[in-house]
Amino acid sequence: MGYLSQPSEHSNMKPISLAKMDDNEELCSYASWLEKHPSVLENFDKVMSVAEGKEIVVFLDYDGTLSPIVDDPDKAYMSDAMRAAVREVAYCFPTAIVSGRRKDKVYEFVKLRNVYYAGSHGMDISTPSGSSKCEDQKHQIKGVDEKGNHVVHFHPAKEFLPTIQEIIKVLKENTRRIKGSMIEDNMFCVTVHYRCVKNEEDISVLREMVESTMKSYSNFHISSGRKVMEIRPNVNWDKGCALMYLLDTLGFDNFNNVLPIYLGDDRTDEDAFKVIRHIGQGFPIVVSSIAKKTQASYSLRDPSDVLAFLIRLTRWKKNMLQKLK
Ligand SMILES: O=P(O)(O)OC[C@H]1O[C@H](O[C@H]2O[C@H](CO)[C@@H](O)[C@H](O)[C@H]2O)[C@H](O)[C@@H](O)[C@@H]1O
Repeated sequence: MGYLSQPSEHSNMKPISLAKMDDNEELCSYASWLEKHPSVLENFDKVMSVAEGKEIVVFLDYDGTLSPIVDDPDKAYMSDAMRAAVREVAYCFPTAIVSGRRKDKVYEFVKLRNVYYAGSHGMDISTPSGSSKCEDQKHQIKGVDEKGNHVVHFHPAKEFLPTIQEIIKVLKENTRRIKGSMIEDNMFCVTVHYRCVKNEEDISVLREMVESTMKSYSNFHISSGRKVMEIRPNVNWDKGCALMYLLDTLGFDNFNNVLPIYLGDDRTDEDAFKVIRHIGQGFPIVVSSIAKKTQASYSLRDPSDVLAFLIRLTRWKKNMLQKLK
C-alpha cells in the first residue's frame, strides 16, 4: 500500500490507549521553543533566500491553520480575507489543502476552484491524471470531482467504507448519553469530538466507550487530535504519503528543484513535516501558540499569522516575476 516506500506507523496496529487527550502538551517556554522553530514570518527574507528558482508547492491544513478552532466543527468557517489569500497563493504556486475532514466538506468551506483537495487525512485525493508510480494502482479510479472536473480519485481505504459506516452507527448509539460529544463522519475515517463535553469524568467515560467499541474492529486504530479521537483504518497512508502523491501526480517528482511548503497545526500534520525533512528541502511550518513537540523547522502563531504569511508569499512571487521582466 505504501507510496514511494514511505514507512508506516499504522500497519498491523490495534486500537491504542490515548495517553494524552488534551490539545497539546506545553514543553518549555514559548520563547525558548521559538529559538528552535523560528517564526517564518519574522525570518521571511532569510528563509526565502533559498527559494529563488525553485518550484514551490504549497500544502495547507484546514482546521486550526486556515480557520480558527471553534466549538462547532460545522461552523469552522474561514474568513473572506483568508479565502482571498489562498486564492492568490494558488494563482502563484500549485496549492493543495490536506485535511482530516471529508473532502466535500473542506470544499464546501474553502470554495476555491484553483486548489487541490485531499480529505480524510489524505485517504481521498483527486488529481488530473493519477500516478503511474503508485504501487497501489487498484485504488486509482477515474471519476469527477466536486468542481465537475474529470479526475483520478485515489482511495487507498476504499474497502473500509462499509465498516466505517457501521462504526459510526455503533459509536453514535454507544456514546449517546455523553452530553456534548459528537461523532463526525469523515468518509474514510471517523472523528469523535469532546471539546464540548464539560464534565471531565464524562471525557474519560467517552474515551473508554470508544476504546471498548473499537476492540471489535482490529483493522482500525485510534489517534488523538485537538479535543478529538480520530478512528482511522490501518492502511499505510497518512498526510505525508498524500504530500508525496500530490507532488508526483502534479509533476513535481524531481526533488532537486521542488520546494514543498506545508503549514499545519495538528499531530497528523507531523507525518507531512517528516516527509519534507526526508526530502531534504522545503519548509515544514507548525501553527502553534504554545511550545510543543514537532518535526517542523519553522512556526507561525495562529491563523492570523498564516494569513500574513500567505499574503507575503504572494508578494514575494510577484516581486520575483517583476525582477525577471
Ligand atoms: O486536518 P484538519 O483539517 O486540521 O482536520 C482535523 C480535524 O479538524 C476538525 O476538528 C478540529 O476543529 C474543530 C473546529 O474548529 C474543533 O471543534 C475540534 O475540536 C478540532 O479537533 C474536524 O472537525 C475534524 O473532523 C478533523 O479531523
